[in-house]
Amino acid sequence: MPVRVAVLGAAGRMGREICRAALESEECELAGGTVRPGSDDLGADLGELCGAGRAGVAATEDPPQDADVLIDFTTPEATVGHLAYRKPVVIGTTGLAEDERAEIEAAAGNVPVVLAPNMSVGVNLLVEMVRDLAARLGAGYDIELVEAHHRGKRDAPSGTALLLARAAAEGRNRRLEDVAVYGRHGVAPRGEGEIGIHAVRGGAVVGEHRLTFYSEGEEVEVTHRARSRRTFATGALRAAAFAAQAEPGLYTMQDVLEWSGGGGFAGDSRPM
Ligand SMILES: NC(=O)C1=CN([C@@H]2O[C@H](COP(=O)(O)OP(=O)(O)OC[C@H]3O[C@@H](n4cnc5c(N)ncnc54)[C@H](OP(=O)(O)O)[C@@H]3O)[C@@H](O)[C@H]2O)C=CC1
Ligand SMILES: O=C(O)C1=N[C@H](C(=O)O)C[C@H](O)C1
Repeated sequence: MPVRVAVLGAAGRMGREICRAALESEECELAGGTVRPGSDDLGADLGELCGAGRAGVAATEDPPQDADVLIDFTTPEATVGHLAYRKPVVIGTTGLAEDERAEIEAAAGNVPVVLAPNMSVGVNLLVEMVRDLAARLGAGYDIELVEAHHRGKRDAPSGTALLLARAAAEGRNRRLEDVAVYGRHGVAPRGEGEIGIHAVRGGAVVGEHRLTFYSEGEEVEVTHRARSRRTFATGALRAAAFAAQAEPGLYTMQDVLEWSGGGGFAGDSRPM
């Protein structure tokens, strides 16, 4: 039986991509999708909204009762409000404040919650690599991370930048909060052990992250470029299939990817 998903924020950039992916999926079925209360898109056909042709499923204010899993790519405020639905949920929303994350963690006591700032296979493999590289290269290498996104992105730095930078800090047994420096301006010499994090915004960039380890003699660089939002949408559907069978708890994409096939992933083009 396909997992019945409802997409919260169905009219957004990611919402539309996830609706399209769900309509093409064999493992998931598009049960519904929500738009902001009062939105002009209320009642619109979700298939037409995402450019896939008529689907016979309307955009609503609340998800349908019979949805198995909610997929939420909205805003931090909306995401926290959606916890009241008390349904298994996949959360891709970034820019969460500490108290908002705490509310999500509390909700995960009652339902399965997959929370991941980046649902692509590649980034989630890079997290492990970055932690390992930071540990093995050691403190003699300066770490700088540059991310770039489209002009419409609301939060900076990106959730993925923070995820990768945290992994680098963990590799050195440091807390990101103690070593992160966000941009530099004026007199700003590099402090020992700093992790520099820089955000670029422009045009239609889907998402790029470049983390470099600099020593005096060499540079080691890892880069991820998302070429299409489909890579995140496919990951979100895979996470929904995971959440549909999981016990209550807070999960990451690492949990999802292990469950759905482990390390040798067939890639994000694998049909769902
Ligand atoms: N984890 C991952 O892999 C990825 C995460 N993201 C994150 O996902 C989030 C969304 O990104 P993106 O799609 O580009 O942003 P958009 O602004 O395009 O989409 C967000 C949508 O949420 C809608 N919305 C806001 N409040 C509500 C509500 N209460 N109920 C229903 N819908 C609501 C907005 O409606 P309106 O426009 O009317 O306000 C908008 O359509 C961001 O936090 C982004 O960083 C993005 C890509 C990948
Ligand atoms: O807003 C986006 O577009 C993206 N947001 C996520 C983030 O903040 O890391 C993931 C991806 O980079 C695209």
